[in-house]
Formats: sequence, structure tokens, C-alpha cells
Amino acid sequence: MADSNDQGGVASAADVTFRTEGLTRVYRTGETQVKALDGVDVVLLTGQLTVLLGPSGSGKSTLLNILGGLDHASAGRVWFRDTELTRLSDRALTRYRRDHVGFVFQFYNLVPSLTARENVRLVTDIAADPMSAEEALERVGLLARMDHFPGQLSGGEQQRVAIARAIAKRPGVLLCDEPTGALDSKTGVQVLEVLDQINRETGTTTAVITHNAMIRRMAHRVLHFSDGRLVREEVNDHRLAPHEIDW
Ligand SMILES: Nc1ncnc2c1ncn2[C@@H]1O[C@H](COP(=O)(O)OP(=O)(O)OP(=O)(O)O)[C@@H](O)[C@H]1O
Repeated sequence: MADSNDQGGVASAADVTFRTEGLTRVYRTGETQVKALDGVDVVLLTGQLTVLLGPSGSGKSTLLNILGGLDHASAGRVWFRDTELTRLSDRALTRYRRDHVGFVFQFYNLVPSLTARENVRLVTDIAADPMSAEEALERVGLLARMDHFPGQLSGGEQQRVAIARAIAKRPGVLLCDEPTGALDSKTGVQVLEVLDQINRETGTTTAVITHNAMIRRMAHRVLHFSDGRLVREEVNDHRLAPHEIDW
């Protein structure tokens, strides 16, 4: 049975959170030039969990960084809802990132001298309409550990704190670059369960980069990249919860 959130085929403008047109990113280092993205046309649909797959160096992180306002396109255009990101000043792009984007990276980037709750408060203190740090930690199942320091938490727990920090400002989008890359498979599944649950409960448009092709089973849509190009798209009519996937 198709999930109610599934949207195959043509999407209306209201359903589209990100759209790119001819997105190209060239990195120049001295004499060498690398085309990390080579004319990518892609949409990310509102409320969906999209998985980005592809070999190392295929451009997945570059795409995520440009969507999140951390990097600039060399050519082509990118829209977030009605706003063309590729026309924003650096200052406006920073505001966009602060107001709308939650990031989760492979390494958790927590401040070691602050507790879980204090790490989340770094974000809630400057956000316009945040949830409380306690609510964010409850959503990732770590309320009982909120006064623990990162060094007192396992890798999977630290990643869940990083997810709490990312969602506490109620971002429109959650961009995750290899969120389970540093975790063993059992702990990785717990982290994916948290991402899946947040997507279902809050409707946050979510993108997850991974090397693990099995993760595609939990996605609404899967985008396959190769050599800086989008080479294939899949719509998943039969999503599985992470714990149902045969790892
Ligand atoms: N800041 C940079 N300067 C120079 N080259 C870069 C830079 N960032 C990325 N690249 C190059 O662009 C290409 C695409 O990199 P990207 O990190 O987007 O790929 P990826 O698919 O995310 O790879 P991985 O799965 O290994 O993270 C690679 O050849 C990479 O070396």
C-alpha cells in the first residue's frame, strides 16, 4: 500500500520544497578543475524523506551543501519554496540557513564541555519559534540523559543529540549527510528510526545521504547520482520502517 505521503508523478508547486535547474558546481584548485555537479535538475518534495545514493565523489554532499546554503552554485539555479537561493546575498543565505535548515553530519559536532541539553539550547536560544530543548531531546528518546556530557554518551546517543539540536528550531528541512556513517548497524538503525519518526510526526522535508543502499527502503523517493549527475529516480510505494529492513 502506498503511504499517504507518497507523491509519484508530477508535483504541484506547493508540494515542492527544493527545485534545481541545471545546477553545476565546479571546484578549481590550482590547475585542476573538478565538476562536482554537472547540470542537475532535481526536486525534493515537501514532507518526504528522500535518500541520495551514489558512489564516493558523485556529488551528493555538494548538492546537500548547496541546498542548505553552505556552498554556492557555479551555474544553474536553486529554489527553496518561492525563494531563489542562487540570487541571495551571503547575508540572506545565512538567514535562510538559520531559519529553515537543520543539518546532521556524520560526526556529531557537539560541544564536549556542554551537556546534551546545553548543546540543544545553543540553537533554541537564537531561534524564532523553537521547541524547548527538553521536547527536542524527548523526541529523540534522550530526555533521561539530558544532563549528560557528550563523552558520557554512546556514538548513537550523541548523534541523537545532534538530531535534537537540528530539529529544535522546527526547521522546514532536515539535511543529513551520512548520519549513520560512523555507527555500527544496530545503533545506525536506532538513529534512522528517529529520523523516520521525526519525518512522520513533524512532516519535515528530509534528505539523507548514505552509502548503504538498503536505507533506500525507508525513503519516499530515492535519487541516484553518478559523476555529478542525477542518473535515476525511484518512487517507493512500499516504505519500510528501519527496523523492518533486512540489514
Ligand atoms: N571544496 C572542494 N574543493 C575541491 N574539490 C571538491 C570540494 N568538495 C568536493 N570536491 C570534489 O567534488 C566531487 C564531489 O564531491 P562530493 O563530496 O559532493 O561527493 P559525494 O558523492 O558526497 O562523496 P562521498 O560519498 O565520498 O562523501 C569529488 O570529486 C570531490 O573531490
